[in-house]
Amino acid sequence: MFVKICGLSTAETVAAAVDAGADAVGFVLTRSPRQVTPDTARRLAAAVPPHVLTVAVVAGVDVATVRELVRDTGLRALQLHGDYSRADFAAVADLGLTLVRAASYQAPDLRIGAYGEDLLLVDAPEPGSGGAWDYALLRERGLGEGWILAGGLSVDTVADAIAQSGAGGVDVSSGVESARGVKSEDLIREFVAAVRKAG
Ligand SMILES: O=C(O)c1ccccc1N[C@@H]1O[C@H](COP(=O)(O)O)[C@@H](O)[C@H]1O
Repeated sequence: MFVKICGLSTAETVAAAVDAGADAVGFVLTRSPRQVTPDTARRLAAAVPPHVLTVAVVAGVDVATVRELVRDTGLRALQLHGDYSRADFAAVADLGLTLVRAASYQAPDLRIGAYGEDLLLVDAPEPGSGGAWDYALLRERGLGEGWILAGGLSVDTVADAIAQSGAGGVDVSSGVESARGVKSEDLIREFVAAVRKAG
C-alpha cells in the first residue's frame, strides 16, 4: 500500500515520514497553510533517499507558473489539483516527472491515465481541507488498485477507508497535524504504522 505524507515544511517532519516508511512526501508550492518556497522544497527534498518519491503539489496556477515553480527543485513528481486540462498535462509531460492528477471524487473522467497522468489521486472537493467523504463510493467504479485515496484521512479512519474504498494508496495532510499547517512527527509515525497494519 502506497502512502504519501503531504504538506511537509520542516526537516524534522520530512525525516519522520521517511523513517516511518512513507513511500512519498509532498511539498505544497502554491497558496496554502503548508506552502513552502521552491528553494525550501529543494533543500528538504535533497535529504530524502531515492526510494521515497518527492512530490511538488500545486493548485490554481497556470502551466507556465507550474513549470517555473518546479524548475530547480529536483522534485520527482508533480501533483496537479484543480481545473487542469488534458492539454495542460501534455504541456508538462516534457518535464519528465511522475504526473499525479488530483481530482474530486465528484469529477467526471475518473479513470487512471485519462489525462496522461501516471497516478490518479481522488480527493474531497476542497484539497487540504481535511474534509472526509464517503470512501465507499468509488468501489463500484472499477478504478482498480492504481488510485490513491485522499481527503480527511487520519490515524483513526485510514484502515476503514482502505477497506471501504479498495484504493491502492493513501495520501494525508491535515490528519497528521497538531494544528492547521503544523505537522506532528508522532502522528506521521502513527499514520504510516496504521496503513502498514491495514495491509
Ligand atoms: O495540503 C494543502 O494545503 C493543499 C493545498 C493545495 C492543494 C493540495 C493540498 N493538499 C492535498 O490535499 C489532499 C488531502 O488533504 P487532507 O488530508 O484532507 O488535508 C492531499 O492530497 C494533499 O496532497
